[in-house]
Amino acid sequence: MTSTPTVADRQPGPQHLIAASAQELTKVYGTGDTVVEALRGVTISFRAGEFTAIMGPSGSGKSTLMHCLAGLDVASGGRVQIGEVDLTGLDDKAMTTIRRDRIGFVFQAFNLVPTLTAAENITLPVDIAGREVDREWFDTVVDRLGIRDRLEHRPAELSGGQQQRVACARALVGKPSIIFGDEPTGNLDSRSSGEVLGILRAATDEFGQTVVIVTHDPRAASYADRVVFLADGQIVRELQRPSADDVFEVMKNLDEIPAPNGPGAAGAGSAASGPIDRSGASGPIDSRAGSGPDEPGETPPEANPYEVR
Ligand SMILES: Nc1ncnc2c1ncn2[C@@H]1O[C@H](COP(=O)(O)OP(=O)(O)OP(=O)(O)O)[C@@H](O)[C@H]1O
Repeated sequence: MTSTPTVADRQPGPQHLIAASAQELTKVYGTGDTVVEALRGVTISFRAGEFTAIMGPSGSGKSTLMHCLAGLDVASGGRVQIGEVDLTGLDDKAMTTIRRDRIGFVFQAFNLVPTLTAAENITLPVDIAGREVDREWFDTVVDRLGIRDRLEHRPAELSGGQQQRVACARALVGKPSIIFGDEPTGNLDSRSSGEVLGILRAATDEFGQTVVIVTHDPRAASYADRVVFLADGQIVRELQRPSADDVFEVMKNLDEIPAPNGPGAAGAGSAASGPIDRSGASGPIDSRAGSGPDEPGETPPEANPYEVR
């Protein structure tokens, strides 16, 4: 890990501003006998400059929530806002513009463009938007992620971990106000996981971006300011600045926590405190710790979330 960058014109965002929110979000798949209620009234806010990890058992609705928040899927009910913009009712073009200008994606499903070099992939969203690449920030990101010597390579010439780091750089370089990551460290070894999580942490602490990731890994979650637990399509628990052990304990017992509208419900916001490693530099990160990643959820409806169709 290289030393912490200092860029004078980027300061952490005001914590009281809300970067994204969902109100009473519902998502129903299928009809009749095959109906699945993937989200059952999820209300959540993400403060500007905050790093949130979403955890929960397989099938609890994590990917569905993330796709709805990121404008990749349309909710059945409720509202999603990115900044001050209500996504409800936006047409495809407006939705894609919001995604391109405001959101960074680190999703397994959004592979790199095979015919472009790593550098070209990284700047693609900014290029599509017709904006200038901030070269200083570009250099900071690629150095921090350790991919400078791979910039002229095409994806097929990169390892899986290097490809994932390029995808992470692509999400960061346009300086979107919010970055969504679905298992952003899922394919990475310990060292690469630490690099990706360290730069996501820096994106919030030093550059005021907002980060929301889905992860199965308690150690990855321990980089977050808060961890939100989903079970059966509802938020059942929240931890503030937890240690990996705090997260692991909740995960272990998650099936026993009643949903909020059930009897004896555990309210969201119950906090456990613990040390948090915010450096991204100390100690190896085992990206497969805890329950390992399961099958990815539904592939989002389009291959390039940045491109206006
Ligand atoms: N396109 C779809 N059609 C029908 N059901 C779906 C669809 N996508 C997701 N589901 C269902 O919605 C529920 C939530 O799925 P989701 O992928 O959001 O869970 P998850 O918590 O991300 O799971 P995992 O950790 O396994 O990726 C599951 O029961 C899943 O089977």
